[in-house]
Amino acid sequence: MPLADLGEIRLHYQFTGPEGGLPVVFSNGLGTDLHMWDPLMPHLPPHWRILRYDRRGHAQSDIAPPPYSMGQLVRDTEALLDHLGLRACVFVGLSLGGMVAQGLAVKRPDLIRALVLSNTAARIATKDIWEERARLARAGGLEALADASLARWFSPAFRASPDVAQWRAMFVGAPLDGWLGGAAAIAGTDFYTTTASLRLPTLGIAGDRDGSTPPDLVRETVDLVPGAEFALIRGAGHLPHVEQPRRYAEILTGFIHKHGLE
Ligand SMILES: O=C(O)CC1=CCC(=O)O1
Repeated sequence: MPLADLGEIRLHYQFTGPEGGLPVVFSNGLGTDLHMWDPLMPHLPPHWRILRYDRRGHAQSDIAPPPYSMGQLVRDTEALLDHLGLRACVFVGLSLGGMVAQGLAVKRPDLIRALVLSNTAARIATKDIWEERARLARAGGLEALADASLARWFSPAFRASPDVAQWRAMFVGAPLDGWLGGAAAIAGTDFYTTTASLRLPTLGIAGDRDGSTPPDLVRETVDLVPGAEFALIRGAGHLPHVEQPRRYAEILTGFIHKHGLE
């Protein structure tokens, strides 16, 4: 179990693919761990050097007490990439991971060569909404948020399938402190101004059944970056790489090839 000791925090990470391959970093959303990306992995080129990691408060990373700030989550990721000696990565961030991606790309352009903003935005929901969700979670645990969260995460068809059970288990099994910490970071973040200063190849991905970051919201953020591209996955919710991994991989590899990144 590789753990990076970054001084302030230890983060769990996992590499797949050969050293020297195109570095591609995947950063996941709230209430998930790095296994969130499992369904996508078989569809990605085997020669990419893929890094996945658990944010503070999740899975085998240190469970730091909440609240977290977005600055802290960006610093954690920055420290992890520095620790592992990664530079000029393609950074794929989904939801909260996409917010970290925006913050890191502004702060450390040397670390990120191209950005994939998946099911994310410069600002997600409102402070009041996150405070109400946090109140429910403190009172009833993550179980109290599970039904509503899964309704935002997945299309009705996927929710009716037996596959949804493992995602519910991941969500309710996440440490409450990690969820509260991440939610506080999202609630305090508005990246509209800083993201508009980005100048790098950028792709936005959205799902037309996404109840957390609907396509128009994703597009509004992605359009802040001149020349950015946008792809809509139909029939998928907030985690389109789970519902349609092949399509998601096609979009991602198409973007990487189009920009001559490998
Ligand atoms: O709406 C949700 O619960 C999903 C979500 C929003 C930000 C994030 O990372 O996940």
